[in-house]
Amino acid sequence: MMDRDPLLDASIPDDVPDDRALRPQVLDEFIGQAEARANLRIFIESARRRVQAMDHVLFHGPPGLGKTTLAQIMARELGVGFRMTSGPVLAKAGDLAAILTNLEPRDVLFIDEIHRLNPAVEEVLYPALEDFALDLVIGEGPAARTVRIDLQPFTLVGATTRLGLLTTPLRDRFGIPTRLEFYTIPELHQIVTRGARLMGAPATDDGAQEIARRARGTPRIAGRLLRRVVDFAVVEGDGTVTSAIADWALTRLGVDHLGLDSADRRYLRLLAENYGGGPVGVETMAAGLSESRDALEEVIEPYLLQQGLLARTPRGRVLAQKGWTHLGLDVPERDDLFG
Ligand SMILES: Nc1ncnc2c1ncn2[C@@H]1O[C@H](COP(=O)(O)OP(=O)(O)OP(=O)(O)O)[C@@H](O)[C@H]1O
Ligand SMILES: [Mg+2]
Repeated sequence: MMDRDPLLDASIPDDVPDDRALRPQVLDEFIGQAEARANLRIFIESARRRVQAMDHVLFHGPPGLGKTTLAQIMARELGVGFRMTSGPVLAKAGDLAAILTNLEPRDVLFIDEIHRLNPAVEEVLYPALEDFALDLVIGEGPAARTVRIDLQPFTLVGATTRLGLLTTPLRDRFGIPTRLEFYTIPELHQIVTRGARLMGAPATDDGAQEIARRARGTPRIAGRLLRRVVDFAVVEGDGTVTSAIADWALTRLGVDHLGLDSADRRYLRLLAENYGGGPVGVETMAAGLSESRDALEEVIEPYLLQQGLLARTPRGRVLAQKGWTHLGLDVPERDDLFG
């Protein structure tokens, strides 16, 4: 495995009290994702006025952007109960059936990593989503028969980092598919400022900016970097998150000005130094870095692409001009590279 810095790996959840304290509780506190938020507000309000279960929602996008947070907010704003589980946890059809039969009317059921549902469990979900019903098979062999049980109407909120791995029938059953995007630096700035205030270590404008710039468009990483910077500010400074403290702490932790860590730089350098900037197939990159293709495509590449350091072409990955510059290398004179 690549020695990926856990500090910058948004796919590792944080389970610390500070993290729970920073989690926005209502839609108004949730920063960013303006379009998704505006739409959800309307769908929630409509479901409330009609006293009906809101339509099923699918959140997809890179890890750490707020899928779980939004699902919890939805339940709170709808004024209903919240049940949470995940694809890999639901091993047998009966596990899901047990949860479904215990839901109260209009509850939100959150299934994280829904692309990892076992097919037998997924089968149970189809009639549940469409007709709020459970088809149970009673008995075995020729004597087996199906009994349909009615369920309370409920809202499924599915979350996935891998939309492409969802089966089409499952995907089609979500009335509200919602893509979450990387956050802008001004949005992350607001998130850091709010977080610092909640942690009792106020951030200056520049201090928040320094962390926001290095948070890879991801609130989970912003929160994590903030916690580390606050440690340094409390012990080495006067408890204020300034840009000097933030820069010093983050540089010490190996996080550069764009938020890249050693694994990202290794990726860019391999592309530049061994392959002249590409194009290189993703399998070749994976082999060169002793990493799985999935890890590259899910964790490393999305941010490099979003930052314009890397480009994806039909012939493979290409190091963009900004990638060369970031490595401190001259852009080679090749017209086939960017043309
Ligand atoms: N808009 C936001 N404003 C402030 N903090 C946020 C926001 N969105 C997410 N966070 C914080 O970021 C962290 C990650 O959020 P969350 O757990 O909801 O991400 P996720 O998308 O469910 O990630 P994963 O895909 O890994 O499950 C949490 O600590 C949460 O408090
Ligand atoms: Mg989550």
